[in-house]
Amino acid sequence: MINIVLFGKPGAGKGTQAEFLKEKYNLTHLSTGDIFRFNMKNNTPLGIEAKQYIDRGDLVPDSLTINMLQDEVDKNPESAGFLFDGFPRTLAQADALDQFLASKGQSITATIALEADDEILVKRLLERGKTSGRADDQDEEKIRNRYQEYNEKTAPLMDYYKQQNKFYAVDGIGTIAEITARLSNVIENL
Ligand SMILES: Nc1ncnc2c1ncn2[C@@H]1O[C@H](COP(=O)(O)OP(=O)(O)O)[C@@H](O)[C@H]1O
Repeated sequence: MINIVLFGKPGAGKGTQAEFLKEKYNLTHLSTGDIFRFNMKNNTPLGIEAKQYIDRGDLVPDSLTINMLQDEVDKNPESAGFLFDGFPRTLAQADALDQFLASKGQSITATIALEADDEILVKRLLERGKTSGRADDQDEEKIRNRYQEYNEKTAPLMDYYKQQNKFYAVDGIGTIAEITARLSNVIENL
């Protein structure tokens, strides 16, 4: 069983790469962003609660996010492994994930970061905002706020996983296929 965390700033291409990797390695893809958006679209209590944070470009509170993620893992007991995309995003989430997996006799195998420059990513998100319909992609101020959230709360996770010898990084600039190949190279050498 392998459990991979796909790590990277907003717009780094985690969702795009996850689509390829989940097929290639038979992993269950769990994207917290996608799950929140599904709940917002369907006006569930979770979606309504999360929307106020997401629309501002703030992180959703840990308790809500952690419970949601654990429910999704529990819904897939037969899974051969998970690809976590957009989770964990805070140290509290990383700790909760480690404890939760340990309670099932499992652990994170590796965290792989997609690296890219902020200015390239902001441009990508504004482009995506033209077609995605995502309110958080259409306003440069909200996008900048997401980067601030990333720098303050998510970037420290790199050290968290480095200390566990589980951190790998690949260059996130290139064609989709090139980047999939870089990620596959890491996974196959684990
Ligand atoms: N693990 C998480 N913890 C808190 N908030 C989250 C988490 N994952 C997603 N979100 C919320 O959903 C939004 C969109 O997530 P995602 O689609 O992964 O975004 P991005 O394109 O910014 O990487 C985030 O800006 C945040 O508000």
